[in-house]
Amino acid sequence: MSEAVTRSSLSTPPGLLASLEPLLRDWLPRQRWFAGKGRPVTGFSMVAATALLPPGGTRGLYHLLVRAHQPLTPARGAPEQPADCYQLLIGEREALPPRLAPALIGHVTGGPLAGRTVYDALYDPRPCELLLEALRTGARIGALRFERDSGTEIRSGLVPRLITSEQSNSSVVYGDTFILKLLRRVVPGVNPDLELPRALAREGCDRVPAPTAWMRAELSGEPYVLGVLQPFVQGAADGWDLALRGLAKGEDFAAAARALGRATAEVHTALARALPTVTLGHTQVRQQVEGMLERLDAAAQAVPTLRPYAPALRSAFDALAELAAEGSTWTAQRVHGDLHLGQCLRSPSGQWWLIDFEGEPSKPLAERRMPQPPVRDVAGMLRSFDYAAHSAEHPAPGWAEACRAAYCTGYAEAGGADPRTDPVLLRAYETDKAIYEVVYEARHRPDWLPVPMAAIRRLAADAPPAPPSTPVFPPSPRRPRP
Ligand SMILES: Nc1ncnc2c1ncn2[C@@H]1O[C@H](COP(=O)(O)OP(=O)(O)O)[C@@H](O)[C@H]1O
Ligand SMILES: O=P(O)(O)O[C@H]1O[C@H](CO)[C@@H](O[C@H]2O[C@H](CO)[C@@H](O)[C@H](O)[C@H]2O)[C@H](O)[C@H]1O
Repeated sequence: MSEAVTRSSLSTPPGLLASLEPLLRDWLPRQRWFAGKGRPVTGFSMVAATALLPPGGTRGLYHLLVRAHQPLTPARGAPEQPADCYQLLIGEREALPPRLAPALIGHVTGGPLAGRTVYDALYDPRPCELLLEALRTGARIGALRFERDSGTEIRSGLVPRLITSEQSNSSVVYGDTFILKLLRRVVPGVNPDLELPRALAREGCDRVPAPTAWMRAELSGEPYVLGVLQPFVQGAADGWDLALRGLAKGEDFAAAARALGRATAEVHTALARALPTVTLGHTQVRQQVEGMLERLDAAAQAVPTLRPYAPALRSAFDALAELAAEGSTWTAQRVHGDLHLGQCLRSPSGQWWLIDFEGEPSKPLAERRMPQPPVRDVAGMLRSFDYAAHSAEHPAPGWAEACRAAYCTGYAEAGGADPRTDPVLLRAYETDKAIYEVVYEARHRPDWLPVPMAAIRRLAADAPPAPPSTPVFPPSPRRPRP
């Protein structure tokens, strides 16, 4: 690999990565945010190393960007992609106090840190304070650039605490005033988690917390977004918890779903104003459908229980292609990309906020930034009501259907196109989402697999009639049909 390794002026000790490697090999795959689950890590290479505290003191602190090398699975297939790059904040001490026990990475046996204990420093208040201070002052440390929106004040001395919920990244809350999301798997390019909230803030959209500061790096001429600081919505509960609480008490959630539909439409309208939109004609829809079919085939390869349903699911995609072939067009725009109840926060005043514009973390950045029909987000939310109903302790007949209908009503009330008026489009995107969820659950939470599989059975059973004798897209030789 010809990647240049960047070292800071506070240089990190030579051999640092080699001394950490045996510990990282065990620790990294156990992290919730590790994206390469199911494949062994065969080695690491350093992309950038920055000492944030002077080495040689009683405590060390290193900001590392490391590539985790893993063999490619056939499902991921060619073309070869670079190994995933992870952002790590590694603390180093003689021993860990009990309160830092959950942060333990391990005890180093050789190399420059021999005899030291290393840990995930995001659990430790001091390193987190240091990050906030760097953002507050717009610091430049080695390859790291801390930048801020000059319009918002960042007070110093806010007390940090790491959020310990299941996340794709890691977030630290500062005194209930700000929340810093440190991206864990980082990729070069414009990151929608910063790009979209900033664009929405410029539009004056108050459904999304506006980024206050951000952390970047320029490596081998390529920009990386490493973290985003934004206002913390105090006292908020996320839509997932609210829905489950409502279900447990037998409470109606339709009014909340309707308000959420309105919030989604407002965000879509602002995004369509802020960033370019495009018309999807036959060729573009064909590309979208090809992507859906490829994802279905990859999913069926990876998750065998999906295979019997593949032909019926495919017909939902073929039906969309047929509509496009007959001349239907759709407008595409930038969207959230991974909208679900957990990405919606309701503040005590009752206002809904949307967060986490990163898109589906497993998709390439370029794909996540492509304009999409806004129904992609709508489909994600509709799936989420179904997830909540399936996760309830007691059956709640009709609950998901009522929420789904109310959400669509709210969406249309606030100026969005009622998704129910375009059932073929909605079915294709809902099917695509359910397939994504099957893969996601198989990889991250196998116990949850029955939830999207129930939707797969429903979608397959409701599938449109058998495809026409001449398929809209002839089967591609690359795509094995299970
Ligand atoms: N602005 C915010 N205010 C309050 N809580 C937030 C805010 N942003 C995120 N959170 C909390 O942090 C959690 C993780 O944030 P999210 O952006 O979804 O991270 P990830 O991409 O790692 O899933 C959310 O589920 C929510 O509980
Ligand atoms: O929030 P993330 O960006 O990490 O999104 C990923 O994880 C989600 C789960 O935490 C996953 O969402 C799926 O499970 C939710 C319930 O936990 C449910 O509400 C969603 O509808 C369902 O898709 C999401 O797909 C994944 O990208």
